[in-house]
Amino acid sequence: MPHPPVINDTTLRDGEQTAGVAFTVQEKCAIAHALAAAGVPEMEIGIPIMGEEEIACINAIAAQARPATLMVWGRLTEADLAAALRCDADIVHLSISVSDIQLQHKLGRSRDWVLQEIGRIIGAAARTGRSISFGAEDASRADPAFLAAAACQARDHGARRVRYADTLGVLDPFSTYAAIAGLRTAVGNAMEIEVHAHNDLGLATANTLAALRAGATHASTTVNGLGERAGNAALEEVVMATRHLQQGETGVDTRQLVGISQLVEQASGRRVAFNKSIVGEAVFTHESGIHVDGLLKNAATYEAFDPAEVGRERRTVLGKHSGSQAVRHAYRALGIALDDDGLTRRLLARIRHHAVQAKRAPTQDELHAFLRASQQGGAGVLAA
Ligand SMILES: CC(=O)SCCNC(=O)CCNC(=O)[C@H](O)C(C)(C)COP(=O)(O)OP(=O)(O)OC[C@H]1O[C@@H](n2cnc3c(N)ncnc32)[C@H](O)[C@@H]1OP(=O)(O)O
Ligand SMILES: O=C(O)CCC(=O)C(=O)O
Repeated sequence: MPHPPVINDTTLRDGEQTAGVAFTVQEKCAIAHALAAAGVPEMEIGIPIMGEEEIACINAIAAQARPATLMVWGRLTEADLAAALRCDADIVHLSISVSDIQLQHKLGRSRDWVLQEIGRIIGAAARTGRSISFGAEDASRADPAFLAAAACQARDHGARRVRYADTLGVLDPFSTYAAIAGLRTAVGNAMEIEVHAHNDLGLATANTLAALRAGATHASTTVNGLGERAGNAALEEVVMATRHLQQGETGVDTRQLVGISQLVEQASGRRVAFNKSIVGEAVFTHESGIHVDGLLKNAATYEAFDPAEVGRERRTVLGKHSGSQAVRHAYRALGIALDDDGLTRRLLARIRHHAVQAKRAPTQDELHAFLRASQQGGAGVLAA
């Protein structure tokens, strides 16, 4: 990767567009503050044309979120631009559909009209002296030649950035790479390209990484992958995958990702799945005998990265898939050394039976009870 990617976190804009989610001003300020404190360099914080309350909220967030660079979202209209200019935002982002299907059926407009509007409104926006970003909505379903023409028109009228939106999440990493490489060739090296990937097919993070490899400079993310429908590329995934797969650093303090995830989980009312990568409750918990045996010998045998990188610890639990090493390990933690293979096997059988009946790991008291029941005259047990 030629340069580290710049994260533009849009939890407070696209994240809040998750159906049923609505943050209070206080929640938005707290999220923005936490993101900025963790080193997230950019945030998209609202939609000024929504009205006075939204503008006041954006300005309240702005007071909390610096030194992050702050962006507001608008349609490519004079009214949206005027509303955006009332906000304490560093970047005004103005967006228009570029796919024929949206132009025809949503806007009832032609490609020529889009190019004209880009010239007129991006030009006016740039003359205000603000930094301007051009949003190409539904870029992934657009004719690449028209997308390139629109992006170049925006660049030529003063936009510093084009956001390539895979609005419906219909790309895979191969098509993303090709699309962004083509756009990079079309707009040249000076223009920033932001990838905005949706997760309808579960590929948002993969597509974001592909875009960064192909020449995108910025990546839209949301905490916990919130966002329209199946959501956006998750902040925590893009940050950690950039480090581990692309040898890049985003500048985000990875030990703060879990706290931020919990903050957004609470404010959004959207539970994080137990197996959600990076931040899910169970993603550093191991049960399978072969894995636990390997982990006890060297954690790198079964961990993609050290959980301490995100301020977490590995856990091993006993269950249906445990092996004898895990049983010995669990009893060692209770101060009991098992040196009899037969006893260890009998305990394993009890633990497996328990796991199927109770559908959970045994408690410490239960482990003691299993031991008493499995002992034959105390043989096989030593004080650890
Ligand atoms: C892919 C994305 O995530 S884009 C961002 C989407 N986010 C949101 O919609 C959340 C915030 N939205 C809102 O608060 C409202 O929809 C508003 C304030 C933007 C607009 O509200 P309303 O004026 O009541 O319009 P409404 O939402 O019913 O319809 C959208 C209008 O915007 C037009 N429009 C949609 N996108 C664009 C665009 N990029 N440029 C210009 N006009 C657009 C539509 O054609 C429609 O206009 P019409 O009523 O003349 O047909
Ligand atoms: O800014 C843009 O154009 C992208 C809007 C968006 O959220 C999307 O297309 O998914």
